[in-house]
Amino acid sequence: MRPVLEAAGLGVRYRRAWALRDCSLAVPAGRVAALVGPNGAGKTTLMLAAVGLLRPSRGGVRVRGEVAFVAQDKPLYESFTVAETLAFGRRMNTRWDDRAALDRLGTLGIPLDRKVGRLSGGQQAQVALTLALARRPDLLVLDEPLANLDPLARHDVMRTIMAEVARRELTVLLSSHVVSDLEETCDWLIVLNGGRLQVSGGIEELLDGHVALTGPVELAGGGSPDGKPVAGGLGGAAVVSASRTPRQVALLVRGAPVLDPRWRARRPGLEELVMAYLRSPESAALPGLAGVGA
Ligand SMILES: Nc1ncnc2c1ncn2[C@@H]1O[C@H](COP(=O)(O)OP(=O)(O)OP(=O)(O)O)[C@@H](O)[C@H]1O
Repeated sequence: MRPVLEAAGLGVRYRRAWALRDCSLAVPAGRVAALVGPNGAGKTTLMLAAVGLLRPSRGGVRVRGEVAFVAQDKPLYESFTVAETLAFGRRMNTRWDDRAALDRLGTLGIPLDRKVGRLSGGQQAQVALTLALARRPDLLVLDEPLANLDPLARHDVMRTIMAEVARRELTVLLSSHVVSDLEETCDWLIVLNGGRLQVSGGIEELLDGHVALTGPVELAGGGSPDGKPVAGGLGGAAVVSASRTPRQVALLVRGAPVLDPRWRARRPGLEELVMAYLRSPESAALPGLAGVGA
């Protein structure tokens, strides 16, 4: 499927420091992509470059179609009522879908005559999201849409996104620190770490392509110079991360290892996969982009 978002060799530098380096990725149409990484990883920088608010220092990024962006601080006019906020959006946008916006706010029980500043954090997040969706974008970019929301509000925001994705073809890129919030909704994963792209791919394919192993410590061998064990019987599969106790070793490996029967193998969870890559900044899994990463 044609990518809606595509970056090639993208690099962004603020004064002397690189916030993003050599980032090449493609998100296919209709995907809901989770952008994860620790503080300062470059997530906001990638989003700002994608929506055209930051000029790349190197390479490029392109979006096919219309893009709507909700920034981290949900910029809404607090002294406007919800109705006035909608009217403003209607005047500013030619593709505006007023009916869908009113339906959504009605379903959520958000009063149109209430000043935005008097709404709860969750309701304000929903208004910001509703305004972005009313513009009928092809790509919706959300910078930490779930930050500061309670679990119920987080669930409601994700449900709103899913309902829109089910209604029409929409590609979503959303950043979050809480991987467990993304598991049900997202089907594409992008991991950034220290300004570098570590992972970009379909979540199911990524989980199918990795194995979590535990086994007796003697299977791990002596250890390589970078601290990872040189694991026995793995048939060339790459060790993404490793941890050991005096008796046991636990590995996350990429590829299909030929196993020594003493290993216990299982499919990893999403959070486990993300954590393994974040712990090993030198590892990369970028399927479909030949020549990039490991
Ligand atoms: N306007 C700026 N001027 C200088 N440096 C900046 C600027 N904005 C961001 N940076 C730096 O660029 C790097 C990436 O920042 P960015 O905000 O993209 O990370 P992030 O992954 O979104 O982080 P967080 O999860 O904390 O929001 C950080 O080291 C940050 O300090």
